[in-house]
Amino acid sequence: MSDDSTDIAADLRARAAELDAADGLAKLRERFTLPDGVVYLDGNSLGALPAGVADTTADVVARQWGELLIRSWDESGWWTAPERIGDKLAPLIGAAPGQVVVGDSTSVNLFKALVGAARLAAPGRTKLLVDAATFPTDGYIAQSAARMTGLTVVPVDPSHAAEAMDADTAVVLLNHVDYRSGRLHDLPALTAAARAAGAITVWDLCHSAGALPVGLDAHAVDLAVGCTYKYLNGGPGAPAYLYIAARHQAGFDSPLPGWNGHADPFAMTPAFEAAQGATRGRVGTPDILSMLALESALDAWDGVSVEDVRAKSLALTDFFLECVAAYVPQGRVESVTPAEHGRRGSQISLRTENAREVMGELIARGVIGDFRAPDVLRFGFTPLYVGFADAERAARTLGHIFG
Ligand SMILES: Cc1ncc(COP(=O)(O)O)c(C=O)c1O
Ligand SMILES: Nc1ccccc1C(=O)C[C@H](N)C(=O)O
Repeated sequence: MSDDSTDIAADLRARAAELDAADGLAKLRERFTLPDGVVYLDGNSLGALPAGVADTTADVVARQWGELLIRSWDESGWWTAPERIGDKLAPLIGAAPGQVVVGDSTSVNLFKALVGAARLAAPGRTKLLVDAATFPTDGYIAQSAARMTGLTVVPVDPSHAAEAMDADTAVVLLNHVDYRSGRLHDLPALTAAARAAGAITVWDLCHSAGALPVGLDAHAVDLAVGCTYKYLNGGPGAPAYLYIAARHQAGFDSPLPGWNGHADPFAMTPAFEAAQGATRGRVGTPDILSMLALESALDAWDGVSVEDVRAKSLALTDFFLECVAAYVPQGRVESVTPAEHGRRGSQISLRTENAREVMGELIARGVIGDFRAPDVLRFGFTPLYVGFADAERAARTLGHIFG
């Protein structure tokens, strides 16, 4: 290294140390179990392990299942877990109690939400608008839901979605944050535009819940889904959730009316009668082991405000971009994540040549992010357990790879 670059590195490391020392959320890292020596920037794919989950899971298996057996459905609160945990995560997405039910995968909840939305929409409307850059599962499920309900999928760039909404639009499916670019879409404005056009909105919150304020109730979103294994740290394959705004619950007609969504499941009647509230979004028997692991994982949020998390997330991503500019030779990477705070989620995506190999090299050097085809290095910043020194080390390591 030249003297100049040594000075730059010393300066950035000192700045990182100052920022970490002043960070009111830094202590939260103790709520997680992370391996030493690793910079983990992939919490937007699989969140880290919260400290209490291993013990809770052991208790659920050994005592609740092993000893209490079938009694646990009542005595250990298994039966009501989907609603209880829905209410526990609801504040993180700006939802009042009674509107969020946990269970199934995001894909399955998308299916329920989209067909449910089509059935709520005013008759005669023909279009299902879908984010053209969406994570693939949303597009696949939307195609199938459209075929089943007689709608036609119209792909739209979310920045122009409002202009595409008209009197033929039945349903609008958008991502709050784009998984590849990290672009944050304007949920308040797009929801308002859909409402003005008389359409029903379905938001995919996978990349925003737990990273930034969502405000589902405040912005009068109709339906939303999301996963819990990214910023909510629920664990691999943790159950997803479905939000059904209170005003739509009576009219929500699930395309998967399983016995768990019945008004009186144990009456075992031949005819389906939907339960009241978000419970009608349930399908079959909940995955209790994963679900109770998620419940324990959400304790990591005790006393934490999403607004503070957002402020730190923006500071982290700003600092990472500054470090990348300082360490990586000009022209080798290009950020595809908007610089503007109002349009940025909690990740930085850098386009580069040979991105797959570059990410492999970063991981080999202890900096874990991920690669998204065709040419994106993705770095997720999870403010509960990532600090400024992590951002500096990640950028410096990237610089060494190109250096
Ligand atoms: C935006 C988005 N939607 C949906 C999913 C996945 O859905 P599922 O939980 O069904 O795998 C992901 C990531 O896996 C995602 O990023
Ligand atoms: N569920 C997974 C299982 C295995 C590997 C990745 C995922 C992801 O969640 C990917 C994520 N949705 C993404 O934005 O790329």
